[in-house]
Amino acid sequence: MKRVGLVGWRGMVGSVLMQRMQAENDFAHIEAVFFSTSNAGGTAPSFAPNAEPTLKNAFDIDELKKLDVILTCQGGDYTNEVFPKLRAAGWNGYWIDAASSLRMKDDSIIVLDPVNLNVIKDGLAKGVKNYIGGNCTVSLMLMGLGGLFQQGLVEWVSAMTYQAASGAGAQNMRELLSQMGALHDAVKAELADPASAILDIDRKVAETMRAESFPTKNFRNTALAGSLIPWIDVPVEHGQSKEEWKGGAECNKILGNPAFRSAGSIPIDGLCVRIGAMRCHSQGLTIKLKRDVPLDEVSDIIAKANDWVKVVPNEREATEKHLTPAAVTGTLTVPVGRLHKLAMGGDYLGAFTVGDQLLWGAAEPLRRMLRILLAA
Ligand SMILES: NC(=O)C1=CN([C@@H]2O[C@H](COP(=O)(O)OP(=O)(O)OC[C@H]3O[C@@H](n4cnc5c(N)ncnc54)[C@H](OP(=O)(O)O)[C@@H]3O)[C@@H](O)[C@H]2O)C=CC1
Ligand SMILES: N[C@@H](CC(=O)OP(=O)(O)O)C(=O)O
Repeated sequence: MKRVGLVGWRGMVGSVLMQRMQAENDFAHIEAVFFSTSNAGGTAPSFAPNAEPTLKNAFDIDELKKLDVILTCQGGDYTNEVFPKLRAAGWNGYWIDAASSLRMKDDSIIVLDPVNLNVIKDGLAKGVKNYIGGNCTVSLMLMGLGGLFQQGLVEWVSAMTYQAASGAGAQNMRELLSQMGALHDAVKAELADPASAILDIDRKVAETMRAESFPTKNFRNTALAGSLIPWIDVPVEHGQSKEEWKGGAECNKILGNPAFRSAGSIPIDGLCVRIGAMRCHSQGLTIKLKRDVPLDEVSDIIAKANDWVKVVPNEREATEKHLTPAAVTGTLTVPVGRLHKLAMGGDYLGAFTVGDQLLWGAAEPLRRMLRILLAA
Protein backbone atom coordinates (compact mmCIF):
# COMPACT_ATOMS: atom_id res chain seq x y z
CA MET A 1 0.00 0.00 0.00
CA LYS A 2 1.37 3.44 -0.91
CA ARG A 3 2.17 5.87 1.92
CA VAL A 4 0.38 9.10 1.01
CA GLY A 5 1.09 12.33 2.90
CA LEU A 6 -1.84 14.75 3.15
CA VAL A 7 -0.99 18.41 3.71
CA GLY A 8 -3.60 21.18 3.86
CA TRP A 9 -6.42 18.71 4.55
CA ARG A 10 -8.32 20.99 6.98
CA GLY A 11 -8.36 24.11 4.77
CA MET A 12 -11.27 24.94 2.49
CA VAL A 13 -10.04 23.04 -0.57
CA GLY A 14 -8.60 20.30 1.66
CA SER A 15 -11.90 19.79 3.47
CA VAL A 16 -13.75 19.33 0.18
CA LEU A 17 -11.02 16.91 -0.88
CA MET A 18 -11.42 14.91 2.35
CA GLN A 19 -15.20 14.73 1.82
CA ARG A 20 -14.73 13.43 -1.71
CA MET A 21 -12.02 10.94 -0.70
CA GLN A 22 -14.33 9.51 1.96
CA ALA A 23 -17.27 9.39 -0.46
CA GLU A 24 -15.15 7.47 -3.00
CA ASN A 25 -13.53 5.19 -0.40
CA ASP A 26 -10.05 6.38 -1.44
CA PHE A 27 -8.63 5.93 2.07
CA ALA A 28 -9.12 2.14 1.87
CA HIS A 29 -6.40 2.05 -0.81
CA ILE A 30 -3.70 4.11 0.90
CA GLU A 31 -1.75 4.38 4.12
CA ALA A 32 -2.56 7.99 4.97
CA VAL A 33 -0.17 10.23 6.90
CA PHE A 34 -1.67 13.58 7.93
CA PHE A 35 0.56 16.63 8.23
CA SER A 36 0.12 20.05 9.81
CA THR A 37 1.97 23.36 9.61
CA SER A 38 0.52 24.43 12.97
CA ASN A 39 -0.25 21.41 15.14
CA ALA A 40 2.42 18.70 14.73
CA GLY A 41 1.92 16.00 17.37
CA GLY A 42 -1.84 16.65 17.49
CA THR A 43 -4.42 13.97 16.79
CA ALA A 44 -4.89 12.98 13.17
CA PRO A 45 -8.47 12.83 11.83
CA SER A 46 -10.23 9.52 12.39
CA PHE A 47 -11.89 9.06 9.00
CA ALA A 48 -8.92 7.32 7.34
CA PRO A 49 -8.77 3.65 8.44
CA ASN A 50 -5.06 3.04 7.76
CA ALA A 51 -3.78 6.41 8.98
CA GLU A 52 -1.02 7.14 11.46
CA PRO A 53 -2.66 8.46 14.67
CA THR A 54 -0.69 11.72 15.10
CA LEU A 55 -0.13 14.73 12.87
CA LYS A 56 3.40 15.08 11.48
CA ASN A 57 5.25 18.34 10.96
CA ALA A 58 4.61 19.48 7.37
CA PHE A 59 8.05 21.16 7.25
CA ASP A 60 9.99 18.05 8.35
CA ILE A 61 11.82 17.00 5.19
CA ASP A 62 12.93 13.68 6.74
CA GLU A 63 9.30 12.74 7.48
CA LEU A 64 8.15 13.85 4.04
CA LYS A 65 10.94 11.82 2.40
CA LYS A 66 9.38 8.60 3.71
CA LEU A 67 6.28 9.07 1.53
CA ASP A 68 5.48 7.62 -1.88
CA VAL A 69 3.04 10.41 -2.68
CA ILE A 70 2.43 13.88 -1.21
CA LEU A 71 -0.95 15.49 -1.86
CA THR A 72 -1.03 19.13 -0.79
CA CYS A 73 -3.75 21.80 -0.65
CA GLN A 74 -1.71 23.95 1.72
CA GLY A 75 -1.09 26.71 -0.83
CA GLY A 76 1.68 28.20 -2.93
CA ASP A 77 3.86 29.53 -0.10
CA TYR A 78 4.14 26.03 1.35
CA THR A 79 4.95 24.53 -2.06
CA ASN A 80 7.59 27.18 -2.74
CA GLU A 81 9.25 26.53 0.59
CA VAL A 82 9.11 22.75 0.89
CA PHE A 83 9.09 21.29 -2.63
CA PRO A 84 12.60 22.44 -3.69
CA LYS A 85 14.13 21.27 -0.39
CA LEU A 86 12.47 17.88 -0.71
CA ARG A 87 13.67 17.33 -4.26
CA ALA A 88 17.14 18.62 -3.31
CA ALA A 89 17.17 16.03 -0.53
CA GLY A 90 16.75 13.32 -3.18
CA TRP A 91 13.04 12.55 -2.75
CA ASN A 92 11.69 10.96 -5.93
CA GLY A 93 8.03 10.47 -5.00
CA TYR A 94 4.92 11.87 -6.63
CA TRP A 95 3.86 15.44 -5.75
CA ILE A 96 0.17 16.27 -6.30
CA ASP A 97 -0.68 19.91 -5.60
CA ALA A 98 -3.65 22.33 -5.72
CA ALA A 99 -1.44 25.44 -5.78
CA SER A 100 -0.41 27.22 -8.96
CA SER A 101 3.34 27.48 -8.14
CA LEU A 102 4.52 24.51 -10.23
CA ARG A 103 1.79 24.42 -12.90
CA MET A 104 3.73 25.93 -15.77
CA LYS A 105 7.06 24.18 -15.02
CA ASP A 106 8.35 21.90 -17.76
CA ASP A 107 8.60 18.95 -15.38
CA SER A 108 4.97 19.12 -14.26
CA ILE A 109 1.63 18.18 -15.77
CA ILE A 110 -1.66 20.00 -15.11
CA VAL A 111 -4.17 17.28 -14.28
CA LEU A 112 -7.76 17.12 -15.51
CA ASP A 113 -8.10 13.49 -16.51
CA PRO A 114 -11.56 13.59 -18.16
CA VAL A 115 -9.90 16.01 -20.60
CA ASN A 116 -6.21 15.07 -20.70
CA LEU A 117 -5.79 11.46 -19.53
CA ASN A 118 -3.56 10.91 -22.58
CA VAL A 119 -1.22 13.72 -21.46
CA ILE A 120 -1.16 12.31 -17.90
CA LYS A 121 -0.45 8.74 -19.07
CA ASP A 122 2.26 9.99 -21.39
CA GLY A 123 3.79 11.89 -18.45
CA LEU A 124 3.71 8.83 -16.20
CA ALA A 125 5.38 6.74 -18.89
CA LYS A 126 8.11 9.38 -19.23
CA GLY A 127 8.70 9.47 -15.46
CA VAL A 128 7.11 12.85 -14.69
CA LYS A 129 6.62 13.12 -10.90
CA ASN A 130 4.75 16.42 -10.43
CA TYR A 131 0.99 16.54 -11.08
CA ILE A 132 -0.71 19.87 -10.41
CA GLY A 133 -4.42 20.78 -10.35
CA GLY A 134 -5.39 23.52 -12.80
CA ASN A 135 -6.85 26.94 -12.15
CA CYS A 136 -10.53 26.52 -11.27
CA THR A 137 -11.86 28.67 -14.12
CA VAL A 138 -9.72 26.82 -16.66
CA SER A 139 -10.65 23.34 -15.39
CA LEU A 140 -14.36 24.19 -15.35
CA MET A 141 -14.28 25.59 -18.88
CA LEU A 142 -12.56 22.46 -20.17
CA MET A 143 -14.92 20.14 -18.28
CA GLY A 144 -17.78 21.92 -20.06
CA LEU A 145 -16.34 22.39 -23.54
CA GLY A 146 -13.67 19.67 -23.66
CA GLY A 147 -15.51 17.88 -26.45
CA LEU A 148 -15.11 20.77 -28.87
CA PHE A 149 -11.38 21.00 -28.13
CA GLN A 150 -10.93 17.23 -28.41
CA GLN A 151 -12.59 17.27 -31.86
CA GLY A 152 -10.21 20.03 -32.97
CA LEU A 153 -13.11 22.39 -33.68
CA VAL A 154 -11.96 25.46 -31.72
CA GLU A 155 -10.15 28.31 -33.45
CA TRP A 156 -10.30 30.68 -30.46
CA VAL A 157 -12.32 31.37 -27.31
CA SER A 158 -13.29 34.53 -25.49
CA ALA A 159 -14.30 33.75 -21.89
CA MET A 160 -16.10 36.34 -19.77
CA THR A 161 -16.17 35.00 -16.23
CA TYR A 162 -18.42 35.45 -13.21
CA GLN A 163 -16.29 34.09 -10.37
CA ALA A 164 -17.44 33.18 -6.89
CA ALA A 165 -16.11 34.57 -3.60
CA SER A 166 -14.66 31.16 -2.64
CA GLY A 167 -11.95 31.58 -5.28
CA ALA A 168 -10.54 34.38 -3.17
CA GLY A 169 -10.59 32.22 0.00
CA ALA A 170 -12.68 31.31 3.03
CA GLN A 171 -12.41 34.78 4.61
CA ASN A 172 -13.80 36.33 1.44
CA MET A 173 -16.84 34.05 1.52
CA ARG A 174 -17.48 35.26 5.07
CA GLU A 175 -16.97 38.87 4.06
CA LEU A 176 -19.43 38.57 1.17
CA LEU A 177 -22.10 37.39 3.62
CA SER A 178 -21.20 40.15 6.08
CA GLN A 179 -21.62 42.68 3.27
CA MET A 180 -25.01 41.21 2.35
CA GLY A 181 -26.05 41.40 6.02
CA ALA A 182 -24.89 45.01 6.35
CA LEU A 183 -26.89 46.02 3.26
CA HIS A 184 -29.99 44.29 4.56
CA ASP A 185 -29.60 45.80 8.01
CA ALA A 186 -29.37 49.30 6.49
CA VAL A 187 -32.86 49.05 4.97
CA LYS A 188 -34.57 46.53 7.21
CA ALA A 189 -37.26 48.95 8.39
CA GLU A 190 -38.04 50.17 4.86
CA LEU A 191 -38.26 46.61 3.56
CA ALA A 192 -40.80 45.75 6.23
CA ASP A 193 -42.99 48.66 5.06
CA PRO A 194 -44.57 47.93 1.64
CA ALA A 195 -45.28 51.67 1.22
CA SER A 196 -41.63 52.76 1.49
CA ALA A 197 -40.07 54.30 -1.63
CA ILE A 198 -37.71 52.01 -3.59
CA LEU A 199 -35.41 54.92 -4.47
CA ASP A 200 -34.94 55.67 -0.76
CA ILE A 201 -33.98 52.03 -0.22
CA ASP A 202 -31.60 52.18 -3.17
CA ARG A 203 -29.96 55.39 -1.93
CA LYS A 204 -29.39 53.94 1.54
CA VAL A 205 -27.90 50.74 0.06
CA ALA A 206 -25.50 52.77 -2.12
CA GLU A 207 -24.47 54.92 0.87
CA THR A 208 -23.91 51.80 2.97
CA MET A 209 -21.69 50.03 0.42
CA ARG A 210 -19.60 53.20 0.00
CA ALA A 211 -19.27 53.85 3.76
CA GLU A 212 -15.94 53.47 5.60
CA SER A 213 -17.60 51.02 7.99
CA PHE A 214 -18.67 48.57 5.23
CA PRO A 215 -16.77 45.27 5.71
CA THR A 216 -14.33 45.23 2.76
CA LYS A 217 -10.94 44.28 4.27
CA ASN A 218 -10.62 40.97 2.37
CA PHE A 219 -11.87 42.38 -0.94
CA ARG A 220 -9.22 45.13 -0.93
CA ASN A 221 -11.65 47.88 0.18
CA THR A 222 -14.20 47.11 -2.53
CA ALA A 223 -17.86 46.12 -2.20
CA LEU A 224 -18.84 42.80 -3.77
CA ALA A 225 -22.41 42.39 -2.46
CA GLY A 226 -24.72 44.46 -4.66
CA SER A 227 -21.74 45.14 -6.92
CA LEU A 228 -18.93 43.27 -8.73
CA ILE A 229 -15.13 43.48 -9.12
CA PRO A 230 -13.76 43.26 -12.68
CA TRP A 231 -10.22 42.34 -11.65
CA ILE A 232 -8.91 39.05 -10.19
CA ASP A 233 -5.31 38.52 -9.06
CA VAL A 234 -2.27 40.64 -9.96
CA PRO A 235 -1.64 42.50 -13.23
CA VAL A 236 0.56 40.82 -15.85
CA GLU A 237 1.57 41.79 -19.41
CA HIS A 238 -0.78 42.83 -22.26
CA GLY A 239 -3.26 44.55 -19.90
CA GLN A 240 -4.39 41.19 -18.54
CA SER A 241 -4.92 40.11 -14.96
CA LYS A 242 -3.10 36.92 -13.97
CA GLU A 243 -6.42 35.04 -13.83
CA GLU A 244 -7.03 36.02 -17.48
CA TRP A 245 -3.52 34.94 -18.49
CA LYS A 246 -4.07 31.53 -16.88
CA GLY A 247 -6.99 30.94 -19.25
CA GLY A 248 -4.71 30.83 -22.28
CA ALA A 249 -1.55 29.51 -20.66
CA GLU A 250 -3.07 26.65 -18.67
CA CYS A 251 -5.71 25.57 -21.21
CA ASN A 252 -3.08 25.07 -23.88
CA LYS A 253 -0.79 23.18 -21.49
CA ILE A 254 -3.62 20.91 -20.28
CA LEU A 255 -4.50 20.07 -23.88
CA GLY A 256 -0.87 19.33 -24.73
CA ASN A 257 -0.74 22.20 -27.26
CA PRO A 258 2.24 24.47 -27.98
CA ALA A 259 2.69 27.25 -25.39
CA PHE A 260 0.09 30.05 -25.29
CA ARG A 261 0.79 32.85 -27.79
CA SER A 262 3.13 30.61 -29.79
CA ALA A 263 2.35 29.12 -33.21
CA GLY A 264 -0.17 26.27 -33.03
CA SER A 265 -1.67 27.27 -29.67
CA ILE A 266 -5.33 28.24 -29.30
CA PRO A 267 -5.94 31.92 -28.41
CA ILE A 268 -8.07 32.01 -25.25
CA ASP A 269 -8.68 35.37 -23.58
CA GLY A 270 -11.35 37.46 -21.90
CA LEU A 271 -12.20 39.38 -18.76
CA CYS A 272 -12.35 37.76 -15.32
CA VAL A 273 -14.89 39.24 -12.92
CA ARG A 274 -15.62 38.50 -9.26
CA ILE A 275 -19.35 38.38 -8.47
CA GLY A 276 -21.36 37.64 -5.34
CA ALA A 277 -21.78 33.87 -5.82
CA MET A 278 -20.52 31.61 -3.03
CA ARG A 279 -18.56 28.76 -4.71
CA CYS A 280 -19.63 28.38 -8.35
CA HIS A 281 -17.76 30.03 -11.18
CA SER A 282 -19.76 30.81 -14.33
CA GLN A 283 -18.50 31.78 -17.77
CA GLY A 284 -20.09 33.36 -20.82
CA LEU A 285 -18.19 32.08 -23.85
CA THR A 286 -17.79 33.15 -27.44
CA ILE A 287 -16.26 30.27 -29.37
CA LYS A 288 -14.96 30.74 -32.88
CA LEU A 289 -15.34 27.34 -34.51
CA LYS A 290 -13.09 26.26 -37.35
CA ARG A 291 -16.20 25.57 -39.44
CA ASP A 292 -19.96 26.01 -39.31
CA VAL A 293 -20.88 22.89 -37.32
CA PRO A 294 -24.67 22.34 -37.00
CA LEU A 295 -25.96 23.15 -33.51
CA ASP A 296 -27.31 19.65 -32.81
CA GLU A 297 -23.88 18.23 -33.63
CA VAL A 298 -22.19 20.79 -31.35
CA SER A 299 -24.59 19.86 -28.56
CA ASP A 300 -23.94 16.16 -29.05
CA ILE A 301 -20.15 16.59 -29.02
CA ILE A 302 -20.28 18.63 -25.80
CA ALA A 303 -22.68 16.21 -24.06
CA LYS A 304 -20.67 13.08 -24.89
CA ALA A 305 -17.26 14.37 -23.78
CA ASN A 306 -17.43 13.18 -20.16
CA ASP A 307 -19.83 11.85 -17.51
CA TRP A 308 -20.31 15.20 -15.70
CA VAL A 309 -21.11 17.69 -18.45
CA LYS A 310 -24.85 18.21 -19.06
CA VAL A 311 -26.26 20.20 -21.95
CA VAL A 312 -29.12 22.46 -20.85
CA PRO A 313 -31.58 23.26 -23.64
CA ASN A 314 -31.44 26.90 -24.72
CA GLU A 315 -34.83 27.62 -23.17
CA ARG A 316 -35.75 30.10 -20.45
CA GLU A 317 -37.23 27.69 -17.86
CA ALA A 318 -34.50 25.06 -18.24
CA THR A 319 -31.81 27.75 -17.98
CA GLU A 320 -33.32 29.29 -14.85
CA LYS A 321 -33.63 25.85 -13.24
CA HIS A 322 -30.35 24.17 -14.20
CA LEU A 323 -27.77 26.78 -15.30
CA THR A 324 -27.20 28.80 -12.13
CA PRO A 325 -24.74 28.70 -9.22
CA ALA A 326 -27.69 27.98 -6.88
CA ALA A 327 -28.53 24.83 -8.85
CA VAL A 328 -24.96 23.59 -9.27
CA THR A 329 -23.26 24.38 -5.95
CA GLY A 330 -22.00 21.32 -4.09
CA THR A 331 -22.37 19.04 -7.13
CA LEU A 332 -19.96 17.65 -9.71
CA THR A 333 -22.32 18.41 -12.58
CA VAL A 334 -21.03 20.93 -15.13
CA PRO A 335 -24.01 22.27 -17.10
CA VAL A 336 -23.45 23.97 -20.45
CA GLY A 337 -26.30 25.95 -21.95
CA ARG A 338 -27.38 29.03 -23.89
CA LEU A 339 -25.91 27.23 -26.92
CA HIS A 340 -26.73 29.17 -30.05
CA LYS A 341 -25.04 30.56 -33.13
CA LEU A 342 -24.18 34.22 -32.67
CA ALA A 343 -25.09 37.07 -35.04
CA MET A 344 -21.48 37.22 -36.28
CA GLY A 345 -21.96 34.01 -38.34
CA GLY A 346 -22.47 30.25 -38.30
CA ASP A 347 -18.99 29.55 -36.99
CA TYR A 348 -19.50 31.74 -33.89
CA LEU A 349 -20.96 29.80 -30.97
CA GLY A 350 -22.38 31.34 -27.78
CA ALA A 351 -22.33 29.22 -24.61
CA PHE A 352 -22.67 29.60 -20.85
CA THR A 353 -21.32 27.19 -18.25
CA VAL A 354 -21.37 26.88 -14.45
CA GLY A 355 -19.27 24.71 -12.14
CA ASP A 356 -18.39 24.26 -8.48
CA GLN A 357 -14.91 25.72 -8.17
CA LEU A 358 -14.03 23.70 -5.07
CA LEU A 359 -14.99 20.35 -6.68
CA TRP A 360 -13.94 20.10 -10.35
CA GLY A 361 -12.23 23.47 -9.90
CA ALA A 362 -9.87 22.26 -7.17
CA ALA A 363 -10.30 19.01 -5.20
CA GLU A 364 -11.65 16.45 -7.66
CA PRO A 365 -8.82 16.39 -10.23
CA LEU A 366 -6.35 15.81 -7.35
CA ARG A 367 -8.05 12.78 -5.84
CA ARG A 368 -8.57 11.32 -9.30
CA MET A 369 -4.85 11.78 -10.01
CA LEU A 370 -4.10 9.86 -6.83
CA ARG A 371 -6.34 7.00 -8.01
CA ILE A 372 -4.61 7.01 -11.42
CA LEU A 373 -1.26 6.66 -9.63
CA LEU A 374 -2.55 3.87 -7.39
CA ALA A 375 -3.80 1.98 -10.45
CA ALA A 376 -0.59 2.49 -12.46
N1 LIG B 1 -9.60 28.67 -2.71
C1 LIG B 1 -9.67 28.19 -3.94
O1 LIG B 1 -10.62 28.36 -4.63
C2 LIG B 1 -8.56 27.42 -4.54
C3 LIG B 1 -7.37 27.26 -3.88
N2 LIG B 1 -6.36 26.55 -4.45
C4 LIG B 1 -5.09 26.35 -3.75
O2 LIG B 1 -5.32 25.74 -2.50
C5 LIG B 1 -4.63 26.47 -1.50
C6 LIG B 1 -5.38 26.42 -0.22
O3 LIG B 1 -6.55 27.19 -0.36
P1 LIG B 1 -7.68 27.17 0.74
O4 LIG B 1 -8.12 25.78 1.00
O5 LIG B 1 -8.68 28.17 0.31
O6 LIG B 1 -6.84 27.70 2.03
P2 LIG B 1 -7.23 27.75 3.56
O7 LIG B 1 -6.74 29.06 4.04
O8 LIG B 1 -8.66 27.40 3.79
O9 LIG B 1 -6.34 26.61 4.22
C7 LIG B 1 -4.94 26.57 4.15
C8 LIG B 1 -4.35 26.16 5.48
O10 LIG B 1 -4.56 27.15 6.47
C9 LIG B 1 -4.40 26.56 7.78
N3 LIG B 1 -5.47 27.08 8.66
C10 LIG B 1 -5.26 28.09 9.56
N4 LIG B 1 -6.41 28.38 10.19
C11 LIG B 1 -7.35 27.56 9.72
C12 LIG B 1 -8.74 27.37 10.00
N5 LIG B 1 -9.39 28.11 10.90
N6 LIG B 1 -9.42 26.42 9.30
C13 LIG B 1 -8.81 25.68 8.38
N7 LIG B 1 -7.48 25.80 8.09
C14 LIG B 1 -6.76 26.73 8.73
C15 LIG B 1 -4.47 25.05 7.57
O11 LIG B 1 -3.13 24.55 7.72
P3 LIG B 1 -2.67 23.70 9.02
O12 LIG B 1 -3.69 22.61 9.23
O13 LIG B 1 -1.34 23.22 8.64
O14 LIG B 1 -2.69 24.71 10.12
C16 LIG B 1 -4.93 24.90 6.12
O15 LIG B 1 -4.43 23.76 5.52
C17 LIG B 1 -4.50 27.90 -2.07
O16 LIG B 1 -3.43 28.58 -1.56
C18 LIG B 1 -4.36 27.64 -3.53
O17 LIG B 1 -2.99 27.44 -3.79
C19 LIG B 1 -6.55 25.97 -5.65
C20 LIG B 1 -7.70 26.07 -6.32
C21 LIG B 1 -8.80 26.82 -5.83
N1 LIG C 1 -7.80 32.58 -8.63
C1 LIG C 1 -8.99 31.76 -8.44
C2 LIG C 1 -8.81 30.77 -7.33
C3 LIG C 1 -7.48 30.08 -7.30
O1 LIG C 1 -7.05 29.64 -6.26
O2 LIG C 1 -6.83 29.97 -8.46
P1 LIG C 1 -5.40 29.29 -8.63
O3 LIG C 1 -5.57 27.85 -8.21
O4 LIG C 1 -5.07 29.42 -10.07
O5 LIG C 1 -4.42 30.04 -7.76
C4 LIG C 1 -10.18 32.66 -8.15
O6 LIG C 1 -9.93 33.69 -7.61
O7 LIG C 1 -11.29 32.32 -8.40
